[in-house]
Amino acid sequence: MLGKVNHVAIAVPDLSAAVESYRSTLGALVTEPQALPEHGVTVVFVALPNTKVELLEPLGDASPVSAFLEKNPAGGMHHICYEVEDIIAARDRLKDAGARILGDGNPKIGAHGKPVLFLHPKDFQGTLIELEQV
Ligand SMILES: C[C@H](C(=O)O)C(=O)SCCNC(=O)CCNC(=O)[C@H](O)C(C)(C)COP(=O)(O)OP(=O)(O)OC[C@H]1O[C@@H](n2cnc3c(N)ncnc32)[C@H](O)[C@@H]1OP(=O)(O)O
Ligand SMILES: [Co+2]
Repeated sequence: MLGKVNHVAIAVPDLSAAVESYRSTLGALVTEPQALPEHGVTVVFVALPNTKVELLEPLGDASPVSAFLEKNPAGGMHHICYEVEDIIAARDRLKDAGARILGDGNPKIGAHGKPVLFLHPKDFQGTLIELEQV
């Protein structure tokens, strides 16, 4: 069911500082900030030869990242995104297996303009999983 790692996400308290660190200190190519109000985050992507790293900071009052940053004030690894070919088939299989699909259970459009879903970290080794249909 799982395809490639699409991205690994790091929640950060200050996106500009994180971008500067990745650009200047790590010498990476970083995209321009993209506000995603429907997800409650502003994101950039660090382009790597084999995958991407998503840096995200909270946007708005009800951001899903706010509680995480309260517990991890310096930032930290937030989720891993795996590619799937058919997100509805993947969701239904996971639901049947008893995994919790976050939100209303329906895919939203993610940062790449494609459908995404999130799975509860307590169901998967303490790691928040995002699925993206490619
Ligand atoms: C769009 C873009 C894209 O790529 O396209 C994105 O990625 S958007 C990325 C942002 N969007 C999302 O994250 C959406 C999905 N996330 C969520 O629905 C929520 O953040 C959530 C349900 C994972 C956690 O919600 P919450 O923080 O209110 O809940 P709690 O604080 O009660 O957390 C419940 C338990 O899960 C743990 N927990 C919370 N967040 C994480 C995480 N990221 N990784 C691992 N564990 C986590 C908490 O420590 C706690 O454990 P304990 O009880 O042991 O202390
Ligand atoms: Co993501």
